[in-house]
Amino acid sequence: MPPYQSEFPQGQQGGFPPQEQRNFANEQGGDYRPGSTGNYGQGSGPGFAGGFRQGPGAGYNGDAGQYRQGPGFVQGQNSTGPVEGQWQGVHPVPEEFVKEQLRSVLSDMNVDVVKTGMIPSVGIVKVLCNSLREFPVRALVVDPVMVSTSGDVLSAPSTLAEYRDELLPMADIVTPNLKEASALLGGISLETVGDMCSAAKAIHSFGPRNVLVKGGDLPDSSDAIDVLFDGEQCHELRGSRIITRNTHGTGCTLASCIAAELAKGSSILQAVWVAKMFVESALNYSKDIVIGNGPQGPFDHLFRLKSRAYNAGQTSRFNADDLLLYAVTDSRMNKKWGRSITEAVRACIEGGATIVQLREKEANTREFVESAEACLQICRSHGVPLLINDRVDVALACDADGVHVGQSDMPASKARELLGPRKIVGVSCKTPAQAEQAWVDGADYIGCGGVFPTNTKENNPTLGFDGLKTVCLASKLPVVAIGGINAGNARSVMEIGVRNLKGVAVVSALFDRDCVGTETQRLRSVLVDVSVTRC
Ligand SMILES: Cc1ncc(COP(=O)(O)OP(=O)(O)O)c(N)n1
Ligand SMILES: Cc1ncsc1CCOP(=O)(O)O
Ligand SMILES: [Mg+2]
Repeated sequence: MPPYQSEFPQGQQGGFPPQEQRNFANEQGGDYRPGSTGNYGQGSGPGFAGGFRQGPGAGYNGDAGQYRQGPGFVQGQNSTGPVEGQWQGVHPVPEEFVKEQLRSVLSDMNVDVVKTGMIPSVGIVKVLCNSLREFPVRALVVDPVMVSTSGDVLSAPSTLAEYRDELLPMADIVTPNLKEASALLGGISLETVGDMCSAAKAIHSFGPRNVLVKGGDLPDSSDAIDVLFDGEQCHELRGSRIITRNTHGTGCTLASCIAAELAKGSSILQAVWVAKMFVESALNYSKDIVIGNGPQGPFDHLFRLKSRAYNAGQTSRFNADDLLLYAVTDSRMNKKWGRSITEAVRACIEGGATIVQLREKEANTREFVESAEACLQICRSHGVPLLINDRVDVALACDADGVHVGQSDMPASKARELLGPRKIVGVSCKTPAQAEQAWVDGADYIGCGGVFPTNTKENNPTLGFDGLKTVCLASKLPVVAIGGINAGNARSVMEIGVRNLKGVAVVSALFDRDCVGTETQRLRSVLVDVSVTRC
């Protein structure tokens, strides 16, 4: 017999009568009380992102009521739950079994990100922390589901303490709502954005790398304001407040979406921003849906499949696949071959470049802005992002799609601050430490090289395949390789065997040539061929 079969007799996994609910609450000790988790909904147990997702608690798609399962427990609930402050049933999963579930997944698959929701007992928090120590993942998102809308503390004090002392220090981001933030800080009152900032800083001192305090319950606020503290800066993220009863599960969705974006390679700030926009759009799409008799209904997570309007209006910011064929211009080379910057950019795009960087080391500021504006028109008309090398001021002046900065340029964190969350920031990195810093600074991708010797950039050390691979393995962000790459060696670069190496950035193999279009096509066909074999 499988080890835990006897624990789950048929038909017992949901729909507990009220008496048994109370027993469960008592079993947990302390003042654990089943109830709703309020404005931002709830999720149970850990979920996984990055090639694997488990149970409705783990994804964008959960939470229309009925039964939900995460490794922590099985619960039954519907839209009336929050009125009564009761779930219809909760069935805790034994700690040993949670441990086995975690081992089963973490030992087998390359899990990039784990997201936790409600964790019902100290024991399960311990099991989770031990499992994550044994099988470290790239990022941990902790949604500290512990306080209901009505203010009920759903976690026993001992669970709360375990959360704070064991789980939070392991988290890359923790996402409390106002009441959870208050509970974590001993019940202080949080009423303003300033209070949220102070709370985020105080929770940060427990050890998580980032704290997102969600302001859905902020009194007298016409916007939906969340505050992200990254250890240095408090980012105030403003969105539209959607007036609707269908807010059940927004917190769970937000945290799951953050996890999914992190697994795709986004930085924390980007992931939070995308998740916030996702939740806002989903709420807006679903605001008039009527499902269930209770006061708080579910919302529709699949709105993008159903409504073109939500896709059409979307300015998609950064797609790591755009790094495939990254054309980096060089004014000297273009001058040598008698072509203008706009001719060069048009030719490389027509040849198949997927992103363009203007690297104009000799242009004065006026010339740079003017040529950037002209190139931007060409890029926009082809749907190809245009980045500016080094010069954040030029990027701002012409509203380019972003910048690429190196280790001696403006720090990526400053570039991000100046450009805001919607622009692309790339950073040159030669070491794992630089790659980690780029992620912390809110970059979208890193450029790594020179892979081969190059004459295009003076005094640039060559990393070789080993150096490139080391940086890729350490990087949480997607990587583009650069330095001496051409159609003859691009395949060998792309086949070093790392998932987050997304493409090659090339200067002379495209622009120090007679026909930019032909050279770009040649490189493109190699890369497309490699992508097919890598799939
Ligand atoms: C995609 C990409 N990767 C690396 C670099 C190099 O940037 P940096 O180190 O700042 O050197 P310069 O290009 O400014 O000389 C890049 N430009 N693009
Ligand atoms: C800008 C830069 N950064 C690292 S290597 C390099 C030059 C790449 O040029 P090329 O593709 O001609 O080798
Ligand atoms: Mg630079």
